[in-house]
Amino acid sequence: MYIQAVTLFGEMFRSITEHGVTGRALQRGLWQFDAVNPRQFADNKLGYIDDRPFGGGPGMIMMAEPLQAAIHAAKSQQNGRVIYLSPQGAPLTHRKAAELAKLDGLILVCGRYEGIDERLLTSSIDEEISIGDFVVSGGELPAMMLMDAVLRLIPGVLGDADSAGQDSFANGLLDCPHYTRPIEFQGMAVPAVLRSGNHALIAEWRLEQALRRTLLRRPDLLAERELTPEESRLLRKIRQEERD
Ligand SMILES: CN1CCN(C(=O)c2nonc2N)CC1
Repeated sequence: MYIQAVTLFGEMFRSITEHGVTGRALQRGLWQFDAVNPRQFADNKLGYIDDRPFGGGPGMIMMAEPLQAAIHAAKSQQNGRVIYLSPQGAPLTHRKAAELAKLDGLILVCGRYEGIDERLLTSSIDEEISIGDFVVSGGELPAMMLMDAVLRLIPGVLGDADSAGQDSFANGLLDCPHYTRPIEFQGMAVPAVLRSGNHALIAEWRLEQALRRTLLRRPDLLAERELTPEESRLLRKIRQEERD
């Protein structure tokens, strides 16, 4: 996958291009990254890429022309989907990340200041995506969160091919609890079933714990999900236990 970020702060992306599973995957050629700075496309000597909002109001707005020129430069390198990170976008979900992971490329437009000229959204953006109902200083951190969520779904990026499949939301449920050594920590022991060696029992326990956690913390996810007969049986058991 080829990912380009249209950003004033390309250096920020070193946190995922030079570290962790995403950094190793880049080194292994599983994806490529370039930053495109709209300031190099400013049509003034001082490189202005923002201006005051028409109609007044606080802050500055990023001008359409330098951003459009930067997007065109990115599109000269690939035909990726152009995504603007914005609180006004559709929520980033596992389902959306899985959809994006199938594409050959992404062009992620990272706004700063109070936002970008609306006409750029109309002329050059394919899709707006939000990482949550809150506001951060710019689109770079949301872009990196989207990149990380997408890249971990690309075959080979995660060391253990099963890891992504066990992530929360991968199967529509929250993840089950996890334990490692020591067996006892501050008087709390690892559940005996996890040390039983009985893989069928362990799988059933993990599914029950994921269902219980989802029911208690995110019942909305269960409302959207078709349950298997085993999941229905376990959920009936959990609901009965919660009532007792
Ligand atoms: C102009 N800039 C404002 C701040 N911003 C976000 O808060 C954001 N992006 O994606 N999800 C979000 N929430 C990005 C765009």
